Amino acid sequence: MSNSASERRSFGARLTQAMQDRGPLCVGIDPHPALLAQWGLADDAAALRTFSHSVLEATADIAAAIKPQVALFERHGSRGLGVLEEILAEARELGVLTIADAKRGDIGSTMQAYAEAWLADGSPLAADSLTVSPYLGFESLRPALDLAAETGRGIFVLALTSNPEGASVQHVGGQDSVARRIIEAVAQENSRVTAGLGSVGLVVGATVAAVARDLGIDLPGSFAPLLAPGLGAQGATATDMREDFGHAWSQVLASSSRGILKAGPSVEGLRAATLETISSLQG
Ligand SMILES: O=c1ccn([C@@H]2O[C@H](COP(=O)(O)O)[C@@H](O)[C@H]2O)c(=O)[nH]1
Repeated sequence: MSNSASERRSFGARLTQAMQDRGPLCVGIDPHPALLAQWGLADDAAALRTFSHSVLEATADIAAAIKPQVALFERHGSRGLGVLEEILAEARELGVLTIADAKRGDIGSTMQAYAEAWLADGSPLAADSLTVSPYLGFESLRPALDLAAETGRGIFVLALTSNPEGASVQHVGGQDSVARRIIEAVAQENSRVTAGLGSVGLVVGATVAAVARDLGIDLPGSFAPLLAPGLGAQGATATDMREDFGHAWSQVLASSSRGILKAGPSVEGLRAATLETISSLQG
């Protein structure tokens, strides 16, 4: 059901509720060519529609959020983006939160345009939240942070990404690392939050959460929802994640794409894989 910015609760409040009601799982919609083939589908925009509708049908009432990987829609050009618009609208109707994984970041004037594309009411690509890259400087994200706050939407800022190459930038500085500065900047954005989760989150890969401790980073101090991709196909398990995130566990929204999507094309198979993953995270 759609509602206007003035009626909408903050993204942090809506995510807190969804995680309480449904458990801490975000299901990624990543229509990789290999998965499309495994599902018996062509590598075209019509197949993206079938793929994404099946994922929504299987998960929209049980996952806390869904996360379309924008690149895998973009590779089909305007038709792929058209399917993404449909999927975001359908998710909104079905009442599941959306995270557009676009990792946008640019100088402020261009960031304003990205913000309007993904975070403005009435935009065809409007999602509940957007992933952004702070590596042009945290303040370059200001247009997105401001528009998200105005429209009751959320932002997930890349801090410690799940890929091994991320360390060459994010870990630089040791105890005063680049990642630590990003996490402190996000904590500042959430400084008015006293309970539940803030609307400005962090991306902390499920495969690298233990590194935060080594870098002396205080994740619980940020009040940030922690979007943690890497569960499943990248090797992280629910048990690893609980241990590695430690006191920050209640803030973690684990994300799995291929680990669940490989259970398709049947909606029943996808649903069973999703329920099993949620239960492993709650166990
Ligand atoms: O640090 C990051 C940030 C984003 N991702 C994205 O999450 C999914 C992971 O897919 P799996 O199939 O579950 O491995 C994918 O869209 C990535 O681009 C990430 O993996 N790590």
